[in-house]
Amino acid sequence: MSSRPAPTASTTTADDASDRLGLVMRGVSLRHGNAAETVQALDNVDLTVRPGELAAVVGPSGAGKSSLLAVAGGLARPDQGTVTVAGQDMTVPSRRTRTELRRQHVGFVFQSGNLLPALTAADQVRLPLRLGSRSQRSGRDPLELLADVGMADKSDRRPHQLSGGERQRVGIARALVTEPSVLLVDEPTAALDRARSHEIVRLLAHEARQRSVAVVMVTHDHDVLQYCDTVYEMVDGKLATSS
Ligand SMILES: Nc1ncnc2c1ncn2[C@@H]1O[C@H](COP(=O)(O)OP(=O)(O)OP(=O)(O)O)[C@@H](O)[C@H]1O
Repeated sequence: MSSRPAPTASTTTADDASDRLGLVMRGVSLRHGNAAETVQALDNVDLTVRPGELAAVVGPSGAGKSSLLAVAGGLARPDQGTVTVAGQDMTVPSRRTRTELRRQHVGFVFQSGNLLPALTAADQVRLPLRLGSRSQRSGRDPLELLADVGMADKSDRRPHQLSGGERQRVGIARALVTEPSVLLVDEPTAALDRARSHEIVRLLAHEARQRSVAVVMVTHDHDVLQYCDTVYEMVDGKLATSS
């Protein structure tokens, strides 16, 4: 773990300029369901993840971890609280505005890479630039990024020609190509063996620091927490720093 003083879920109060470039959540609550049955998925969550920091979120099934990522990325609007990414308000009512903010500032990495079967690794990484607005088309060079994640010699392969760890590397490169401020990572090692899991989380920590990206990683894999700057535990929608 780094020696940098880590923020805590409960004690971080003042936001400095550097915080605002990452992810800041304050007093965030989210309920799912209807009048008959509601679930408090997030309960007054405070979280600051600074540029260059890899924060892990662990916790039992149903604790609210996916809900946290959904709200952080503007996929869901909280009932209460504020969420900013790179200083931008991710809770605005307009879904279209949130989508645009997400495309500009947020990258997602999923369990098994979530690659499109027909595309080569290089085309997977190019895709977000092609889909994005004009301002995003000048993101990182996809082939350079693939080289950074150790996939230079496999850029013309399709997902079925790659191992699980290699698919995950392509997924990470794809998420970084638009130069996001925040990377939201959901169980990146779920489909990997121990050695590959360590490689992938080390890569995430490296990319976070190298590119000054604030990374939030949900994981059940306690074995990889050693690479994280901060570890939070989520229980019943509440977030606390892990001891
Ligand atoms: N769309 C929904 N409608 C109703 N309840 C929901 C909905 N989505 C999630 N929930 C509930 O909200 C709570 C938090 O769910 P969430 O998916 O965020 O948990 P999690 O920690 O990611 O779980 P897991 O580790 O199993 O993926 C759970 O009780 C879940 O059943």
